[in-house]
Amino acid sequence: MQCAQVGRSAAWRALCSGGLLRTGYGGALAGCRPHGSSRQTPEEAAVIRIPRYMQKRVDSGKPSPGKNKVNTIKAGKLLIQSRNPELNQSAGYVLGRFEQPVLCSRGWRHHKSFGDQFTINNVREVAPFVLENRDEDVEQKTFKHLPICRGLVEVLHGINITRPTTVQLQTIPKVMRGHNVLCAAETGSGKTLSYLLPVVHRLQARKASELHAGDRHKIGSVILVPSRELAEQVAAVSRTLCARFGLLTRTVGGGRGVGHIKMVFKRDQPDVLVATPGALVKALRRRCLDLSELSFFVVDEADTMFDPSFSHMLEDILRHTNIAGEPKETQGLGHKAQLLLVGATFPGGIGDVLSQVMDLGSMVVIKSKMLHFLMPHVKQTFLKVKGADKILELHQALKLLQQEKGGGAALVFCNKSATVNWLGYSLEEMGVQHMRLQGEMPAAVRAGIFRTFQKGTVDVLVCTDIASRGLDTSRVRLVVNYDCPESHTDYIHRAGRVGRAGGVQDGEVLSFVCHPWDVELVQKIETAARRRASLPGMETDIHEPKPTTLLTEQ
Ligand SMILES: Nc1ncnc2c1ncn2[C@@H]1O[C@H](COP(=O)(O)OP(=O)(O)OP(=O)(O)O)[C@@H](O)[C@H]1O
Repeated sequence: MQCAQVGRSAAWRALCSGGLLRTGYGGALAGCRPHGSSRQTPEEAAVIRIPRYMQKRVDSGKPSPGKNKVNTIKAGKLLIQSRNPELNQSAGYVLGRFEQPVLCSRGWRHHKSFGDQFTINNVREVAPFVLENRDEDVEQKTFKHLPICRGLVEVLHGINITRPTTVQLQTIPKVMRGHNVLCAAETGSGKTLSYLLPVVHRLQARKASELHAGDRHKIGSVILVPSRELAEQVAAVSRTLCARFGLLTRTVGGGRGVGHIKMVFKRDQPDVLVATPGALVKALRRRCLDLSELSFFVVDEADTMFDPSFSHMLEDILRHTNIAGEPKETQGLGHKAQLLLVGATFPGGIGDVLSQVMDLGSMVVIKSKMLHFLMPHVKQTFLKVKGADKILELHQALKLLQQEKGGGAALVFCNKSATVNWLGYSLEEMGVQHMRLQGEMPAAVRAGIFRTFQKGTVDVLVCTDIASRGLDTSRVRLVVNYDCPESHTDYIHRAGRVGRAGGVQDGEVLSFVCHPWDVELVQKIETAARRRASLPGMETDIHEPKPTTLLTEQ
């Protein structure tokens, strides 16, 4: 350490010219004045201790290593919080277009990084799809302002739903006008009601006219979903809405055999049928149901349905339905069905797949602003951890949730059914009460597990991605990615189990990053967070409605 007695302004200039102040050292050095120096005039001498290596650097005129580093820290709340404070980023800092962010996860492929972590903090208290409702133009909007019958508004009030979310405000009027609609909006934004309200409204009106005409009853609406759990959930919402109008909702799911499918259609045909693709194809092949009077064909979680594992079934089903090309074809005798495609993720390339089976040009596309963005109202932590330590970290996180954060439910996601089983046994040994849900369970065992979890019988559900799609987990407070998700789409859906409309508000996501191949995904998520951009590779090729379409409607 060199000890120099210099004029303060000279030292200040020297340090500035060495670039030291910009690296953050400046504050520390400037504060290093002798006790009582506050009474000195600026030109009075002050003792400043300068480390030898710094003095050399100043003398040689070399720039400090951090000279070009961008200072991403401003006053106010932090967006990215790291163990290394230099890598923090303030919520108020916006990265330039060509600025490369320095990532906390940059060295995470190295074994020495185990134990490191960073957090993407929640910078908003409330979800954007709820907050935007307070915007001036929609300030006064309630369900009464939407073109649905009073009976439905009263049912909604009965279940404490009074103000529509943004996606409901945008979607319901378009569906009511008879358009084929593609609705792409973030998880938990209330998409189910966006399509169910117009469906039930139209079916109750149709039922009233049929009663007078004495028509034979046929299926009015088919809702296609990828899993039995989601079918049960959508059917439960539909039953709540339909009960008042005497409309019938039924579900048909796979894994229960043809006998069960025949039983479903033996008596009356339901007004609303919620089905999984496999079961619906079986029912159509055995001529159990008649879709000739169909008013709505809804495909929920549409991107999964156009996945190769489902797409051939979907094409088969679409051959049995008569989809309208324009709104006027949905009215009157011999009407055709409206097509509604709904989902929270529409990754790149989906447009091509969709256009092979339908005329995308005839669809009105409703795309939310935050589609494929990280949720700004949910805190998301990434922890680099050794495989052997994951179980201890999980135990710790669950304990923290129950003992210090006031309790709540947790979803623990694994990539494989075998991991769900293994983790289940380990948690059992640790005395953690939980339930398991994975796709390899027999249908009879699987039935009802999710409903039991939703009711609050148990607080921890260990599951695979079958619980990540569409399931409403309003009481979940913590999502743990025990295994890092394999894609951005999976991350969006898993994380989307918290921060939902009408759900607990301080939801959190904790992801364990273990393998080197997990790191790329984490780095892309961190980059998207720092840039406040949508996740890469998710640039959807579906488009918002053309202005001409909107003008003709208004
Ligand atoms: N207008 C509203 N006000 C308050 N809560 C609402 C409103 N609309 C829906 N909800 C509630 O929000 C929760 C999430 O709704 P829903 O399951 O429809 O979301 P989603 O957009 O389909 O999510 P995902 O993409 O995960 O399927 C449900 O519990 C629902 O009851």
